[in-house]
Parts: sequence; C-alpha cells; structure tokens
Amino acid sequence: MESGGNVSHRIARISAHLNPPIHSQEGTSVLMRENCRAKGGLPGFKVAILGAAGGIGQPLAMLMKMNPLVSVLHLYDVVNTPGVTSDISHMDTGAVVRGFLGKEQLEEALTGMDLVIIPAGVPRKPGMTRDDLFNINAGIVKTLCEGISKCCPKAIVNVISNPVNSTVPIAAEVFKKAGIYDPRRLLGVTMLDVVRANTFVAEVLGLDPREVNVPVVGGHAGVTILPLLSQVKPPCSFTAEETEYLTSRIQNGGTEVVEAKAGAGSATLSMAYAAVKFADACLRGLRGDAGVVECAFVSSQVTELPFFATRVRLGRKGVEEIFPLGPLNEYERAGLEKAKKELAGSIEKGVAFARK
Ligand SMILES: NC(=O)C1=CN([C@@H]2O[C@H](COP(=O)(O)OP(=O)(O)OC[C@H]3O[C@@H](n4cnc5c(N)ncnc54)[C@H](O)[C@@H]3O)[C@@H](O)[C@H]2O)C=CC1
Ligand SMILES: O=C([O-])CC(=O)C(=O)O
Repeated sequence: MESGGNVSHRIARISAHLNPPIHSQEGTSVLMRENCRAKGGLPGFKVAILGAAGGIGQPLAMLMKMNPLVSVLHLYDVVNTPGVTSDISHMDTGAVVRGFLGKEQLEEALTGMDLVIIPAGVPRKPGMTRDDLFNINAGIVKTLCEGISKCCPKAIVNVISNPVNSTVPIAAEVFKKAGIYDPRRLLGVTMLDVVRANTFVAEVLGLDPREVNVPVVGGHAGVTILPLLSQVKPPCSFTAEETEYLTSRIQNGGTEVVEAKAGAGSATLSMAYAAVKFADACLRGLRGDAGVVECAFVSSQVTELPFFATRVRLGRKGVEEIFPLGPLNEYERAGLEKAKKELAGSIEKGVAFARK
C-alpha cells in the first residue's frame, strides 16, 4: 500500500514522473524543465494519442515523435504513461513529448490539440469478433470523445478502437450531443486494410508493395472490408481464384494476426505503421498540401448508409471530398450488398448505445 502523502503530494509526484526535472550526475535535481530555454517552439501540429501505453500506442507514439510535422506530442493513458513518455522523450527529434496519466489528466492532455488519435481499448483474442469488444470499448470511446468535445472541439479525430464500424458512430453521437459535430473532422482508421491489400496484391503480382494502391471500401470488420481489386493501381487483372484468395486474405488479415499471436493481442506494429501513415496524411491535409487522398470510414452519402469507407481527399478542414465507389464488377457488387447489410447493424448499434 502507498505510504502517507495527501492528494496534492501524490499529484506532484505523478507530474514529476511524467515531465521530470533534469538531473545532475549524482541524481540531484538541478534544473526544472520549465526553466529550460528550449520550449519546443518549433512550427508544427499538436497531436494527442489516447491509449498511448498500449500495444499500438507505444510504437505509434514512437513513430509520431519521428514525424517532422508534429511539434507537440501528448501521450495519454490510464496506465504506464510515465515510463513511455520518459523513454520516447529522449529521442532527438523535434516534437516535445508530454505524458498524462488517468482521467484527472485527460482534459489537460487534450487542450489545444490539432489531431487526436484513439487506439484506447481492449484487443481481440482468438475466437472473438471485433463486435465482441463493443461492450468495453464503446464506453471508453464515448468518454474520450466527451473530453474532446470539451477541450479540443476543432481537432481532427482518428478512431482506431474496435469495432470501428460502431465506435465512429458513437463518436459522432457524442459530438452531436455536445453541439460540436463536424463530420469532416471524424475519421475511422481503415488504413491497415489498405496496407494489407497493397502487400498481398503486390505478392500475387510480383510487384513492389510501394508501387501498389488498392482502394478498400465499406467498413473495418469481416465482409464489410471490401477491396476493389478491379481498381488496383497500376492497372492489372486477376483470375477468379486470385480474386477469391485476395479478398478473403484482406478481409481476414486481422484474424490472421490474432491467431498467430495466440492470445497475446491483435495487430499492433503494422497498425501503428498504418496509423502514422494515415495521421501524416491528415496533417499534410491540415497544412494545405494538395491531392492528399486516403481511404477512411467517414460520414458519407456514397451509399444509403450514414457511414462508409471510401477514398477521401484530406484538406485544411479534414475530409474535403468523398470520392464515389467507381465502376464495380459483379463480384464486388455482390460483396457490397453483404458489406452494407452487416454495416447497417453495426452503425445502428453504435448510435443506439450513444443515445441511450
Ligand atoms: N482500426 C484498426 O485497424 C485496428 C484497431 N485495433 C484496435 O485498437 C485497440 C487497441 O489495441 P491494442 O493497442 O493492441 O490494445 P492494448 O490493450 O495493448 O492497448 C490499449 C491501451 O488502451 C488503454 N486504455 C484502456 N482504457 C482507456 C481509457 N479509458 N483511456 C485511455 N486509455 C485507455 C490501455 O491502458 C492500454 O494501454 C483495440 O480495440 C483493437 O481492436 C487494433 C488493430 C487494428
Ligand atoms: O483484428 C483485430 O481485432 C484488430 C484489427 O482490427 C485488425 O488487425 O485489422
């Protein structure tokens, strides 16, 4: 049991862990960080990661610390942020890193952020669907989005926590309730599906994955993940057998990792890579770069469903253009119908949870 000390002493101790003083060789504190001349005044964006101490959160924090577009990086979690923050803050890259621990520090973590990335929540174990995570993760995402509504209502929000097909609608409802909802700023991260599709298609075609671009539409679970193999760049064609193999492998990529990890979680490293690829695109859009296009699960009128993943153009306001599905072949049209059926239920489940 922790000995002695009132609440303010305990908070002071936690703050010292998160943003520690600089020590002399003997370990005596000689200089408080706030008295240092360098205040991290580099130009760039302020980014918060919620769930930063987790399997995705840690490599994501490391990769965001390496991103030259980031000037300030806030790492928030309910556990272990002091260690992760101390570790990452020693990297000699531009971003200034600060850690925040526990719900008392959520508001401070969020204040002033331009981009908030949410990988907080539990991952799958073998035999589970992403929807099996709903009961725990729905509440986590709801609380975090309430904090965003209050402290950084204009931030771009990237939702990674599963089931994305339901957590994004939950976030939208929370923002609506707070009167700050701007659909252009809320994006479900489906980038890992695209990353996997590029990799698997490149393997089949014998190409460099960096040269391949596969649009993946719909949502982020099982049959809702719909790769449009007829629209792969560079243009190519597949046999029926290749189409069946690739579609199934892309749709089940997450399960492939969950089974290989055998109870130790789901994709974390490839997800952190995908999350940074996507966050970087959002930041380039915010900076005003032209032609930034990625797939994401967003509020949409491309189908009759209120949310759908398609290619979107990212700009200063977030999602500035949503591209239509384009011509689908018969196989993809059948896949689209299956995807829409499942997606409708997942979206409705999220909305109902947030409204209750
Ligand atoms: N969108 C996608 O493509 C993918 C999504 N995921 C999802 O990402 C989520 C996280 O996965 P992992 O990092 O592997 O899990 P993890 O369990 O390793 O890490 C989750 C972190 O969230 C933290 N956390 C829990 N409650 C929190 C709260 N209220 N506020 C802040 N932090 C909180 C935990 O302390 C933990 O550090 C899971 O829901 C997983 O299914 C995973 C891979 C791909
Ligand atoms: O499969 C999971 O549970 C995690 C995930 O979303 C993915 O790897 O695509």
